[in-house]
Amino acid sequence: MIRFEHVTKRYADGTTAVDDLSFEVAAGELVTLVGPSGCGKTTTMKMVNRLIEPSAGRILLGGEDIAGVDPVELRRRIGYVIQQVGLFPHRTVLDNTATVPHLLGVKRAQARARAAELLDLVGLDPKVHGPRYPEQLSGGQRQRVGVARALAADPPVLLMDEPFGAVDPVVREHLQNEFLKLQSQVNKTVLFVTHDIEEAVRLGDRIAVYGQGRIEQFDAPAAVLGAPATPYVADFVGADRGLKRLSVTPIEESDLDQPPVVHLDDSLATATRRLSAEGARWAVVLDREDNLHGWIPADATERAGTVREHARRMEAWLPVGASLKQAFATMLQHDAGWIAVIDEDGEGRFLGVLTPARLHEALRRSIDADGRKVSRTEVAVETVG
Ligand SMILES: Nc1ncnc2c1ncn2[C@@H]1O[C@H](COP(=O)(O)OP(=O)(O)OP(=O)(O)O)[C@@H](O)[C@H]1O
Repeated sequence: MIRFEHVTKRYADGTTAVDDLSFEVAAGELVTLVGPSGCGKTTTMKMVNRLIEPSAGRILLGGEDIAGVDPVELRRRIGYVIQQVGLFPHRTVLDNTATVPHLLGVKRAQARARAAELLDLVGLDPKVHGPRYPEQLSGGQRQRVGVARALAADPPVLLMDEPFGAVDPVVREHLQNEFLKLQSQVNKTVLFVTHDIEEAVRLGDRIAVYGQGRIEQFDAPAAVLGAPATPYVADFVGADRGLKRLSVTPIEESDLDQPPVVHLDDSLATATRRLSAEGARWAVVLDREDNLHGWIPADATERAGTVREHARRMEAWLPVGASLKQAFATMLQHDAGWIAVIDEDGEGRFLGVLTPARLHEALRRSIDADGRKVSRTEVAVETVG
């Protein structure tokens, strides 16, 4: 979909920002460009929408050399999201989002209807946030509007330059997760610039690790973490690769323990029987639809009444598919020995609990799987060579 062929960019003052770069991004693939400040990531990105022209080499988009495409026409095919979102301050959020389709000739009412859909898609309520002005939003919400606006013309390609760089780490992780969910629905071809290796690892189908103007390794996240191609890459991804792996390993259903379960309308006598049958000190409490309600400690079940009267609300839970890192952070934050895990679709159906021991097993599983994957790649390369 996007193909760089021996692309070099030399600025007028002699700086070589990008040096003989060749790589390809497949349709629907999300590639993160990661590297230290000044290594040429932004230059690479801006050559794709012709904000910067290469000094040598060529760039193809869907097989077509972009040097022959009118830049304005080219940019209609490419959504662009940057850190300083650049929303129009005197237009509402809804009108900001509708701007591009409207400029492209879509009727105003239709453009606004589409904008409302897009706001919803990025997790903003069009009724609540649509009529506001950009200054009435949080930084994270403004970034979402930036993403919605870039998607408004439904371009096949998205360029994202540190889009979540200006928000705090918690909001950032939230935006990353939402963006991944969104991408699984819209399937754009994405080039995503970041200087944060964790972000690159979490989001990328593949990662391009930049050295000075060149790509040192272009590979799947597990391979970059598990088998850095050069000492430079090893240094850049850092010594705490095991920790980073936590952020790329999702919680799976098979990682979960099944504690005793009681329902809100059960009597405490029923709860006591169930707890003592399993020798457990607490049980998970579900409602009629088997959705997570909370938990009940064993000592509470010695009283009279129903579970409903003594159940405690759950403070810490996560959807299946969240990263082990989130699970670990949640355990620490709530000083919890376990956390409940629910359905990914957000309905709240209870699936099981994750304990520190099971978290450790999941991490081991991920490391072992990577070991196998990496050695398979090495074998394949040897056969080809
Ligand atoms: N217009 C310009 N004229 C001269 N040199 C430039 C120009 N724009 C960028 N550079 C230089 O080119 C190199 C690559 O810059 P680029 O902005 O692509 O890096 P980057 O990896 O995106 O960095 P950062 O993470 O800091 O944004 C840097 O050395 C930069 O100083």
